Order: sequence, then structure tokens, then C-alpha cells
Amino acid sequence: MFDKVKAQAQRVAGHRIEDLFADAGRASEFSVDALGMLFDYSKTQIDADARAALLELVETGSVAERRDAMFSGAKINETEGRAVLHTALRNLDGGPVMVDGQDVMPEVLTTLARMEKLTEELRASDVTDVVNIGIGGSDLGPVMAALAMAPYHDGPRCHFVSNVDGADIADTLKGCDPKRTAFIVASKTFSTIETMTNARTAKAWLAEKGVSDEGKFIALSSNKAGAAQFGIPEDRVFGFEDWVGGRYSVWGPIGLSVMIAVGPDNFRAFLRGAQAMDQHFRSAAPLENLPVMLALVGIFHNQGQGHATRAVLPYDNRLMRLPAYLQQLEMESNGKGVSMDGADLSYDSGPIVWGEPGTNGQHAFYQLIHQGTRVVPCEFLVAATGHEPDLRHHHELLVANCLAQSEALMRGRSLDEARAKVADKFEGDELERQARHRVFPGNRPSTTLIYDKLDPETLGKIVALYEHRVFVEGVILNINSYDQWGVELGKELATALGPLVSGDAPIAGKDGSTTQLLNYVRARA
Ligand SMILES: O=P(O)(O)OC[C@H]1O[C@](O)(CO)[C@@H](O)[C@@H]1O
Repeated sequence: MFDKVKAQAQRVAGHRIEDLFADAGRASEFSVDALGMLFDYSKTQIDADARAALLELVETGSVAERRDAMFSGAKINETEGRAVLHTALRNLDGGPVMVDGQDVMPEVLTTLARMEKLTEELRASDVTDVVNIGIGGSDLGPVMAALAMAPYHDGPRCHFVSNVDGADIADTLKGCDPKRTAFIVASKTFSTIETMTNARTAKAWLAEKGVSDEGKFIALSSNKAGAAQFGIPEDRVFGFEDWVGGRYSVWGPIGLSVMIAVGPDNFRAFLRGAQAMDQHFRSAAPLENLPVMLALVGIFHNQGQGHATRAVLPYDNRLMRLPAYLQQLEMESNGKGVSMDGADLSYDSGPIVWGEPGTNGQHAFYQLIHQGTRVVPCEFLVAATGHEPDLRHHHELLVANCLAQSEALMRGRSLDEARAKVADKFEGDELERQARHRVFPGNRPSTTLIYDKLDPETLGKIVALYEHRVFVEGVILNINSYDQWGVELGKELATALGPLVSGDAPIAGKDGSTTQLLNYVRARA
């Protein structure tokens, strides 16, 4: 499937990216300028022929057909028999969206209106703190978006508790007044062990402080019966259907904490941004299509050139949690071992995604990115303007650093240049030795997504852009991006190990290492 792309990747392997700019039109020709953002992939080895081979994958993979199937409510999550319709949650002024012959939009809009009503009530009340209890998609989206929209935060303080480690909830509750704290239990299934354990601990904390839990809990879940069993009244339960995947759920009820923080208008702007990206994805030609081109660059680096990882490097401190969010989005979606028909993949699935905001990462792991033996394709994100007009010089430094990194990755530093740098300090063999340590190979690919300002609408566009990128890569890889069976085994084993850790069951039938670790814990508990 990737033979042509691999052949192209091999052909361009020796090309210096820098030299490609001899073509004065390269920067704009290898960029997509749409929706108020510019995606520049010109600092990669992709040239016209390589791009043509990549674009063929869009045709052979039937990306357009699969895309239309997704938007139309077809059950493209075939292993779970579900539609994939997170896009309906932001279809604010769109037409009907049918699932099993029924328009889901009236319910979506009613739920949104209910969320807005509760949000207004909460924001007008004496509640000072809201604690969202959830994990994975019921945590990462809200955390990431709430942080990204910090300048618009004018509601109660929002906290996020996810880890089953008691340290998480204990540290969070330390700063909260039980009378003025509301809890959101966010769980699609309402059965996730971490979330249910933390929710019960929150209930116990209120009881211990002598505060009734009446009216204190809100549930966001597809499992209304589970929420009722926990004691949350129906009018404080916000449901969503199984066609919203956990890692795609920030746009609906799971985003309630974000709405409470920034208010309904800003939350709607966030949805509008995503909706604009949806429309763009559906209508723009592949070459002009942001998600398609972002995906093809990813395919080129991973399946074409064999680079197993990619770094996401936002030069936007408020996108601090974007790499973690994308780790779930990309790796839970496209980290699969079999194709749609269940056959073993004969090529690599999605890449290992990681990152940190710049400039912090520069002083930590960029050493490896510049001089390590492995190539890490980098994806920079940066805003043209910041939210702090009085701190313009900070923003200018931030942008300069971002551009400097992609330039340095591309240009590198030759041995001659390195020698010149230290010629006044060393001579002879020592000069040679010292110079070699200062060589940067360069020719390392990166892309840059630049946008005006990280406002709610832009954030919506960026997140939807990455969602659709994952979709396109998944279609081309012919995998199901919407299930996550790989998380099951660990959950099952953890449940079985519980009594062995607590000492309620004898340690038997375990391998030597697990037995040794259990004994170590039990001796000290
Ligand atoms: O919202 P829930 O049902 O608590 O699930 C939380 C997370 O757990 C997972 O199922 C993985 O274990 C994710 O896909 C999901 O986002």
C-alpha cells in the first residue's frame, strides 16, 4: 500500500530540505492557508512527486467516501457497531444528522441548552470551585481546553481529578470549601474504576465535613442508570449517545466544566470553530485541505520514511496539555495491530506522539531532536499574537524561538561552521574533536501551524483539525480508529490483582516477577 510513498521517500532521502527553497515558490506551494491559519510543511523533504504519491493514497484509500460515511451517521466503528458522530455535537446551525433513521440534532441541541442553563445557575451561585472527576477522554479534553482558554475564564475555579492515586483528589480537595464546591462525575460508561473510586471519595469527604451532597453532584454520562444509582437526580444528568467516543467527547456534556469556566458564549465559539473545520474538511480539495495535508505529512514521515515518533511542540503555553490530549487522540485511535478485516498489519500503525510546550522543551529534550541519531519529525504550533498586550516582548521572543528551532533543525551546522566557532579556543586534533561535538546534521523535518491568536474559535479549529487528521491517517492505514480494545487486558488484570494486593486473596498463579512485587508491597502495607 505504501510502496510508492516509500519509493519517493527513498528518492528524496539525500535531498537537503534547505536546497528545496531554491524554488522561490516552495514555501507557499507547500503550505495550506485556510480558515485563518497557515499550515507550512515546506520544511520537509516532500517535493512535488512525493506529494503526488501521497495524494494518490487519498484516492485509493477512499478518504472522501469514508469521510462522507462518517458525517452521515454510518456505523464506521465496525467492531463496536457504532456511528462516529462527535461532529454532530458542534453542528450548531447545520441540518439533520440521522442515526438509525432518526435525527439526533434535536436531542443534541436540547442537551446543549440544558448545559447552558445549569452553567448560568452555577456561575450566578456561591459555588467557588468545580471539580471534574473523570479520566482519559473524560478528563484530557476538558483539562486541555480549560487551560487553553484561560484568558476567557471568568467562572468558578475548575479542578480536574483523574488519577486513582489518592494523592490527586486529596491534594485537590485541600484547597476547596465543601459548602461551595460542586462535583462533576464525567464518565461515558459510569463504571470506570478510577472515576467511580474518586466520586465515592468526594461523597465521603462531604459527609465527613458534615455537608449534605444534595445538589452537589452532576453526572455526564451515557449510562443514565449508573448515574441514578450513584444518587444523582435526573435533572443533573447530561447524557450522550454511544456515537460519541470518549476521546472525541469534549464538544458535548463532557465539556461542561469548560463551559462553566468560560461561559456559554465562549463555549459556543469553541464549537463554531470546530464546525468551521468540519465544513472545510468536507469541502476543500485534498491539496487545500488542512486535515488531509497534515495527515499526509504524518504518513510520509511514519510509513514513508520510517520515523516512529512525532513531537508536538506548541509555542503557546496555554496549549500545555495539547500533547497529552493528542497522545490519547492519536495513539488510542491509530495504535492498532490489525486492519478493518482483522488481518495483521504489514506496515506500521500510527506514530508515538509526545511533546511539551516551547520554549520549555528547548531546555530539556531538544538536544536529542537536534543531534540524536534518530530523526523526530516536529510539529510546531504558534500564535501570531498573544493575549498579553503589555508583554509583547515576551511574545516576540516566543515566536523568534519557534522559528529558530525549525530553521536550526533544517539547516544544521556543518563541520566547517563548527570549526570556525571554536577556532579561537582550540587547535590541531583538539580543535577537530571539539568541533565534531558541535556539528548539527540538520535536514530534520518540521511543520508549523501558525494562527492569529488562541481564542476559543481557533482552539476549536485546531482540535477538530487534529481529530480529522487522525481520521484520514486511520482510513489510509485501513484500521478502525474508533475502538480501543488494547486498554481492556490491563483493566481485567488490575481487577483480579486487587485482592492480591490488599491481602484478601493468596498470591498464586502469578509469574515470578509479579509475585515478588506483590510480596514486596504486602510486606510493607
Ligand atoms: O468516560 P469513561 O467511560 O469513564 O472512560 C474513560 C476512558 O477510558 C477509556 O475507555 C480507556 O480505558 C478511554 O477510551 C476513555 O476515554
